[in-house]
Amino acid sequence: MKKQGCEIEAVGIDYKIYRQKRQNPFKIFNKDHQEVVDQELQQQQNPSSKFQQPCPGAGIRYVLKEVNCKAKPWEILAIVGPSGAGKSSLLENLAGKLTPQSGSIFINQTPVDKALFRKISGYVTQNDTLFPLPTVEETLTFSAKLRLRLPQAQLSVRVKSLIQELGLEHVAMARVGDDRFRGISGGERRRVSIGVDVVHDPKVLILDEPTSGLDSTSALQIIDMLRVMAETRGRTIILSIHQPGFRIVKLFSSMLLLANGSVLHQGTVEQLGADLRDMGLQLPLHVNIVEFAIESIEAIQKQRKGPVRVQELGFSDSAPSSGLGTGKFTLEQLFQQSKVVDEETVNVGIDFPRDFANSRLK
Ligand SMILES: Nc1ncnc2c1ncn2[C@@H]1O[C@H](COP(=O)(O)OP(=O)(O)OP(=O)(O)O)[C@@H](O)[C@H]1O
Repeated sequence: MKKQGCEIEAVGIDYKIYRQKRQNPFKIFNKDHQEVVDQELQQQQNPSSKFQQPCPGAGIRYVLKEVNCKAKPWEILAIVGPSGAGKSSLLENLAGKLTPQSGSIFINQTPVDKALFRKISGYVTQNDTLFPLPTVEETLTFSAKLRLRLPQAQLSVRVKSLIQELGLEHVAMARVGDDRFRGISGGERRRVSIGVDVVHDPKVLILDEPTSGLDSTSALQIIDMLRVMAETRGRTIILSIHQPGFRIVKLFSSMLLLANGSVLHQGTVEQLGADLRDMGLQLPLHVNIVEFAIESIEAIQKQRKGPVRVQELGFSDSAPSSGLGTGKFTLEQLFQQSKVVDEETVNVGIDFPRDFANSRLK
């Protein structure tokens, strides 16, 4: 019988940031500078006056909007989407490093206890933060000493088995290195970073862009290693990835497609392809469906000159409203928009990217 793992479920996660008033960096050269200083002083002395004069650039921005997702044990959930979609923010919310303003996170159907969750989870950041001079074995032993209260003999058994699990036996005695001091390869260094955070054998492993900066073969090896970790130890693995290659996509159990903080799809890659086809989109043969979806979103955003308009993707500079402003923005609506963009382009002659996968301009 399979041992019980951790099912993580996020329901209705909203994460907002508060933008501050943008200051003019050259205001000291402005002849009205004194006037501005006087106004600020007046506002400080009488804070209620702030509400009468709202700052033009200030407001709320929804980084995540009504996000629902589920990650199961023994599986890898990949969070994909264009740059700025909110992938890292979602991982940080799931890991308890950020607190959502609304929504809930459940572990095995029970509201999350952050302190307990920290003990049973590992969080691997995007950038490796390893010391360059210790060897791989020394680095993992150091982490094991910090996280596990075990006698020396058991510690070294744990480190040896971890080195084997990470496929690092051949470099166990090599120095880690960094940009200035040549050590192990980038892919091996990433494995060490993962090892540092799985030394305590967490049930849940959250990784922010574990393949960034790696060549496609090293990236594939890392994801394959994570798949083995999920399948052999019943771990729940949640990772973000910017543009996964075709072979990598096949290793994911399910995928969450994010765009501008809203979920466009959660399910298998095959389901994403089927959904796109159901919408009447003709997918080119042998296309990487995830790349196709991400490139399409990026093309729409580019065409719309920066992030898709706030009303369209459910972002709001104020409190959420109904309709499109509620964050319910489906892939269908998104691709509907792509068709509108095409037609506008033909009519007005704006330079629309011809390499956009669904472009009729080809
Ligand atoms: N604390 C913050 N201050 C200002 N902006 C923020 C903050 N946190 C998130 N954002 C903005 O929210 C959006 C989502 O950020 P996030 O880092 O989660 O995106 P991402 O999908 O991980 O991007 P990338 O793939 O480029 O790492 C971005 O536009 C980012 O600038």
